[in-house]
Amino acid sequence: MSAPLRALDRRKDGRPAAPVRLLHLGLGNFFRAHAAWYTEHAPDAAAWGIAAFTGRSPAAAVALRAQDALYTLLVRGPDGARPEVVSSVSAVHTADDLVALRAYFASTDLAVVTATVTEAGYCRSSSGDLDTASPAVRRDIEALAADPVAGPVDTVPGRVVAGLLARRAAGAGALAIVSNDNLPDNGQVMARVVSGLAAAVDPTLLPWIEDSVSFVTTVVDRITPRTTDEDRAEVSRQLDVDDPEVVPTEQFTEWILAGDFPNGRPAWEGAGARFVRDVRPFEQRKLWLLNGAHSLMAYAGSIRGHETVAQAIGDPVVRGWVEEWWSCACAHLELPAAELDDYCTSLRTRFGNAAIRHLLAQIAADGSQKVPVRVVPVVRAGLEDGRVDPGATRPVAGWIAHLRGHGAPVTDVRADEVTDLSRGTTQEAVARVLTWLGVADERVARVVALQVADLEEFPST
Ligand SMILES: NC(=O)c1ccc[n+]([C@@H]2O[C@H](COP(=O)([O-])OP(=O)(O)OC[C@H]3O[C@@H](n4cnc5c(N)ncnc54)[C@H](O)[C@@H]3O)[C@@H](O)[C@H]2O)c1
Ligand SMILES: O=P(O)(O)OC[C@@H](O)[C@@H](O)[C@H](O)[C@H](O)CO
Repeated sequence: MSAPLRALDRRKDGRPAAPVRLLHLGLGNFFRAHAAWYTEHAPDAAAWGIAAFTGRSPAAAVALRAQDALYTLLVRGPDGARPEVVSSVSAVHTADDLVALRAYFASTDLAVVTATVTEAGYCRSSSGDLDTASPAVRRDIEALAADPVAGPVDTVPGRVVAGLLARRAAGAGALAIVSNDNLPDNGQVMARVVSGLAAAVDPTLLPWIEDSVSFVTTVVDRITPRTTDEDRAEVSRQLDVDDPEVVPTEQFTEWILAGDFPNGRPAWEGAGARFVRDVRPFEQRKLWLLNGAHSLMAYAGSIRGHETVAQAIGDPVVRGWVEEWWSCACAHLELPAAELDDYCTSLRTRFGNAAIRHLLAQIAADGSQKVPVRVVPVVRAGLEDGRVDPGATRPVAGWIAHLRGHGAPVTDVRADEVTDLSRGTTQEAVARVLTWLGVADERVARVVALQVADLEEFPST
């Protein structure tokens, strides 16, 4: 039988856990494959410990605490799987540990707050502002207005505002907040919802936020699926330790950041992160080419009976749809054609990596938050040029067919609203969804209706 992970030398070089200067919200797989990995590999890692909080379920914090916050990253490339024990997380907490959250925020040591809480975690309405109609948001506003020091909060914007209130009260100074979620202008998304909640709780916090908080925008990339038993077995075989918290990931990784860090940051560039003035060209490239193609495969590929990305891209029909999508999207990207070609070449290899078992059903989740930012801008850009490109509209058709019960099951933070839109005849469903997406256009509707009908003819599995 394998030994528990904590029995393996506590820290690689025997050093104690680093002092906490970073706080992370959303202790999921992606954080552990990405921001925690960059921190582990920063040349000044010994000075930068992370305190990480779960987003909702306490499970990850409970399991990681039992192994001293250590976990194995299993890098799965075409040449095999390479395990690495990561030790940059110094402390783990469940989401409800608000005493600890406020104490970290109140400390002058804290320099950076990062977040990977999914697109839905930002609690936005369709306008992009804080969704003040959401009962959870309302509860947080009322709780913090009644008791800014100890009021119980549940949402991400609520937790950040609770932390900032504690920081202002302690006079702990400026810090940076870094969103690492797959959203365009993710720094501004975070700034809008945090400011929206702060304004509703205590408007005097707004000028303090303006002076003291830097919202950093990022592009993040590393395909990181859910953990399987095979990942755990591989680590046990190679390291002879039992780590239920293994995180599988690919070799490729990218982190591009724009913004200030008023209280310092780890030297992440030493691990390969890039600091730029404007992330936009990289952001569109990544969200449209990678995530857009992912969503297309998640909907249209699962309708064709595929379970994983590698299976879907191996199907010549799906592969053809992905190629069409790329050629439509590339036509509207600002980067040089050779750079885009290289990017698509690398995506063909990354998607085809069968060692990564990336479930289409995982990618399909929360389409209401994803389709508007990964797909619709390409459809709109085509329309602005007077064109309707079937290659660009197919992911929308796939999403509509998915909402109508085909392919991967619907799991969506707005499931009731969007499945309601998709009821009735194909034409009715298409018209309603396109209006909801802000691309109501008769020519688009005709093309999408044909594509939905085509997809729905595929026998369900
Ligand atoms: N997995 C990837 O390949 C990948 C790559 C790039 C970016 N990302 C970004 O990271 C996010 C998380 O991905 P993951 O693979 O870590 O997923 P995960 O399911 O492993 O973890 C998600 C984390 O977010 C928390 N969370 C979920 N919904 C929340 C909510 N409504 N409020 C607060 N917290 C919430 C969960 O509790 C969990 O801690 C993605 O949604 C995406 O924006 C992921
Ligand atoms: O993580 P999500 O749910 O935003 O999207 C699913 C995938 O498209 C995404 O995780 C990609 O694998 C990732 O963005 C690659 O860097």
